[in-house]
Amino acid sequence: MTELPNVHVRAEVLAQALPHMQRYDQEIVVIKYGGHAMGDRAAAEDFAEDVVLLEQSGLKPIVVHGGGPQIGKMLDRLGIQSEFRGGLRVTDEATVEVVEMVLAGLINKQIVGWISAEGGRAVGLCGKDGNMVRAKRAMKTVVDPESNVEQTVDLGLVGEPDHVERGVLDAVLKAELIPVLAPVAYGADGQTYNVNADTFAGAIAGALRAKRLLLLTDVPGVLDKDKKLIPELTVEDCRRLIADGTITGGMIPKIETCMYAIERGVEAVVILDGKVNHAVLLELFTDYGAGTLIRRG
Ligand SMILES: Nc1ncnc2c1ncn2[C@@H]1O[C@H](COP(=O)(O)OP(=O)(O)O)[C@@H](O)[C@H]1O
Ligand SMILES: CC(=O)N[C@@H](CCC(=O)OP(=O)(O)O)C(=O)O
Repeated sequence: MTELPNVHVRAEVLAQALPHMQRYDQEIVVIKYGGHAMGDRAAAEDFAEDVVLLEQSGLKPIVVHGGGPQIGKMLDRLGIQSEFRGGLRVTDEATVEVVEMVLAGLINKQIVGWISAEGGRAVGLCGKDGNMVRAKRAMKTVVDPESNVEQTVDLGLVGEPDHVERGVLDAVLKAELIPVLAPVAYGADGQTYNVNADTFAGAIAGALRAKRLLLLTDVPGVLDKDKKLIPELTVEDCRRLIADGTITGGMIPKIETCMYAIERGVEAVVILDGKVNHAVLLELFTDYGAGTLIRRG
């Protein structure tokens, strides 16, 4: 008897999910799972459970994962030096082999395994599979910290998606499988390219006109100069916050991705803390969505 109120609260929470489930029914939601958001085993199980629950509820989730810290560890073990410029890893031939091995191999199959363990059916792919993502060599403009002068830097084998072929994803979704994508792409020149996972997720979300793009990271969302969470931003606000230096480092490619995806028809992007238990479910199926929501304005 004493458990009854608790049971009713649970039923209330489930009932609250109904309008959210209806809103997202049959819609594509792209979820970018960053390397920093991948916590311990329990957190990974929570994430996989959320993804399976979404698919079971009629949504079409597509997972794009990162793995920057995990690539860094493997490069260290192999004694290969690595540096970032403008939030992107300078990538040579030796580095791209490790990137492909860690992302398309280790991490991709780990996530597929977690989803399988929760009773879902996932297919792990990278941008090369089914000619899904073609990339060209990225050129990045960065400010030289010593001279404070803007310069275009050659990042080596870092790719920028220039074409997304949705055929393979449509086939996987039609078969009611969950695509899990590693951000490795092919070039028209036959080269393998290392693509930032946020950028890759934005290209997929844009090409498929996803209803939502969720970027799971290790901070609560976009923070202002006093480190307080900004709940909502327009594309115009984003430009201003980059220009005035509120948004820096790894948050820059994230915000650029948000603006790119919205320009291509994604309704809204949410940046949220992937380390919060069931962050994805809270965001999509409850009234307690956390993080920063970014819309056109
Ligand atoms: N205004 C800001 N709000 C929140 N985080 C910011 C901001 N500016 C810079 N950052 C940095 O961006 C980081 C997130 O980017 P990144 O480390 O690349 O994440 P991920 O590995 O999840 O892709 C945060 O941990 C924080 O250090
Ligand atoms: C070009 C570039 O920087 N690629 C990234 C790809 C992985 C990634 O983006 O992982 P996170 O989402 O965990 O940061 C890298 O080599 O680290």
